[in-house]
Amino acid sequence: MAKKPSAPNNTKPATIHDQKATRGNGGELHQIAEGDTPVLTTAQGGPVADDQNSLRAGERGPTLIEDFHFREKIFHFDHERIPERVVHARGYGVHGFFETYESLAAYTRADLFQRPGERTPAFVRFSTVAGSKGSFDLARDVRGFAVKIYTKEGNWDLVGNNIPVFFIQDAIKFPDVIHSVKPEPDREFPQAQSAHDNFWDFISLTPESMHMIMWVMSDRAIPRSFRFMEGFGVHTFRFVNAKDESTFVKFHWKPKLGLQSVVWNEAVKINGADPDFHRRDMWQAIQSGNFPEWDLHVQLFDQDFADKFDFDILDPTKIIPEEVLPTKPVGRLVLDRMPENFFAETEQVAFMTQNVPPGIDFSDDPLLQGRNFSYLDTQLKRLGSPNFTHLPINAPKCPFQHFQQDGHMAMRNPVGRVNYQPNSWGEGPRESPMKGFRHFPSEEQGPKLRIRAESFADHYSQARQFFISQTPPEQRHIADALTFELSKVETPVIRERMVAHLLNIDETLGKKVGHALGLETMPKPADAAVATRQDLDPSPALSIIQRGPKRFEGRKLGILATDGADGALLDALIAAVEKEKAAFELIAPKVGGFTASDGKRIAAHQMLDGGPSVLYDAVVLLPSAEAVTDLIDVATARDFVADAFAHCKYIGYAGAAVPLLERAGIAELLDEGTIELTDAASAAAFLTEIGKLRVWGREPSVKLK
Ligand code: HEM
Repeated sequence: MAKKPSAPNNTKPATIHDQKATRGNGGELHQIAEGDTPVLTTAQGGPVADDQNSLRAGERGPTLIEDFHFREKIFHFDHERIPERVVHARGYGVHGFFETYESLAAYTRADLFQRPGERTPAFVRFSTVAGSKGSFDLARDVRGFAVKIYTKEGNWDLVGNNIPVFFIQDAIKFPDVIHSVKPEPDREFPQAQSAHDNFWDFISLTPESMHMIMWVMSDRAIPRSFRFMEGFGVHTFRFVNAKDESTFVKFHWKPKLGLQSVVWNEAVKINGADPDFHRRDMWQAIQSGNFPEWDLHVQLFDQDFADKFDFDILDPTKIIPEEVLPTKPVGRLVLDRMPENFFAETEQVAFMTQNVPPGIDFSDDPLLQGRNFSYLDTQLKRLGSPNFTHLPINAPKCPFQHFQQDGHMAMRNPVGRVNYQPNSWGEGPRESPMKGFRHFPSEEQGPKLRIRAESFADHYSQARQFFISQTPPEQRHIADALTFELSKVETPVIRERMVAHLLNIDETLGKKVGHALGLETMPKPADAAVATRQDLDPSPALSIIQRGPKRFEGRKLGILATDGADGALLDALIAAVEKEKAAFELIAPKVGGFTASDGKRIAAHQMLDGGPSVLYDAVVLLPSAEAVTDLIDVATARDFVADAFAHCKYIGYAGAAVPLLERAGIAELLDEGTIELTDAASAAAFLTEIGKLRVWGREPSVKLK
């Protein structure tokens, strides 16, 4: 029998620990607007009385279609999603500014490069390429480094990557390379991974990708932080000055905190422990006021240099080594503010290579030319209306006037009678041959052809140059990465084909990977359009390890502590970390914290299970002699130590931690990277020492693959 309806929802006061609320008829909680608390409304502004219950016929009856609040709320929720980016779907944006160091008027009339010390607002989005929006941060992948600078003459988007070359030479191959790396279409896996047949099948049939492959298999593809990576505009662009003279330019972002990557075994574990590792790192840096900075460097050259350079400056699979053409710092990028809303800013930001202010122009690089079509095209699909420039994150910050109008979601519309030009009303904006963008009048001629220039045909020489520029640990990592990736390829002939390419790059590398894959016979080197040059000098600038930081600044120390931990030593360590402008986290058996030897109760940042050592750049073991007897039986405590050691990290330890070192199997292996801490002086010395970040000499004995 139907229950008798009770009159409007009767509520009674309820207290849930610290929260005062009211309880409704069915036991549900209501928080009621009182005092200055704003009243909840519908999107139309109508005040809402009850947001916990839909309108129904009778207490237990069906929901009524008359319930406009319910319908509006569900309707809006149903339409919350927009398509994710077709590439670079997972990303993280940050606001900041660009500051010019010196006037570049001799090279470019771009307004932002005219006045030293002038700051221009900027927004940067870092990303991975292959994974979907919800994938993990430490995928082995290229990182996007897209910069939007809101100049006084319109937005300049430098849509770059953390790798200065690309897989392909012509944009017509972009859908193919991306299809090949994305999950295979019949099975929809693997997610955010290049380790599968389709990718290596395509690559092994695309020799122009070999230079990029060396970079993608290097530590560049597993950066420790967005803050510790370089960015590159990749293509050759042009600067054009007020006299309409052109200078070729390549753009490089160099992080002030130096370069740093993780090792593969660590990356795999970070993805499990904290899939948001990179975005959390950026969030924490900005929130704690440690604003990351990059210098913008340029390589400037003219046509004579381009004609004499060994490779085609229009080929995006080539670099100009810094040792051949030094870079010059021209400004800095500082990131200092998180978006207020991820969707509004990071998700809706629309970068386009075609967004260049007067004074910056394109070269004929066929990849860049294709990109200039693709970005505008994709934004319409992704953002749903040609009015995406009306979104605050995409709108210029300089005055702008045009006659574009209407369309879905038009927020800004022409005022007055005139919406065309020329007009005789004397209203509205007019063109300016002097101030307006003038395309550099390069002379182009030749028959219409579908052809790749012969000057693009050397696919191996710079791949070799990259490889021989790496330190031994970095070369090992490249060989291990190739072996790992190709071991996931199920079709043996694809593995062999790749080894045939590697033999052209470096015979030792090819053989090492071939043996590690268990090839019974080594293939012949691949047929090369142009033989690999053996005479290119190594470029030390290409090595991360040689360009690492000298200090621990900006890095994070993990301190494993228990009840009875040496309070004085802990205080000294924390003081040393802060002096170094580094960060730390305390990891303890219980997140509630521990009581140090001096009786101080200290909250932990992480419980042991949630704070594995892969999340830190170096670790300290600070158990008490009593607590360590329990700790040695805990698998996560042993992993904490064993992983830190295997990943070549510095380990500081109090004497009481020795049983833990023993149980983790490293007591016999202690080296210059395992340092006993006794007092404030040793804590300070430890912080200096760990500026070296890793003990690479340990790696061959650890034999971590
Ligand atoms: C040097 C080569 C390239 C670099 C450095 C590069 C870089 C990037 C970056 C950083 C993003 C993410 C932008 C963001 O954070 O919103 C992106 C997105 C994208 N790229 Fe590229 N890309 C390259 C080549 C290409 C090519 C050849 C095409 C197509 C012909 C292309 C099409 C796209 C598309 C469609 C998006 C999604 C844009 C969006 O939905 O907002 N890219 N690219």
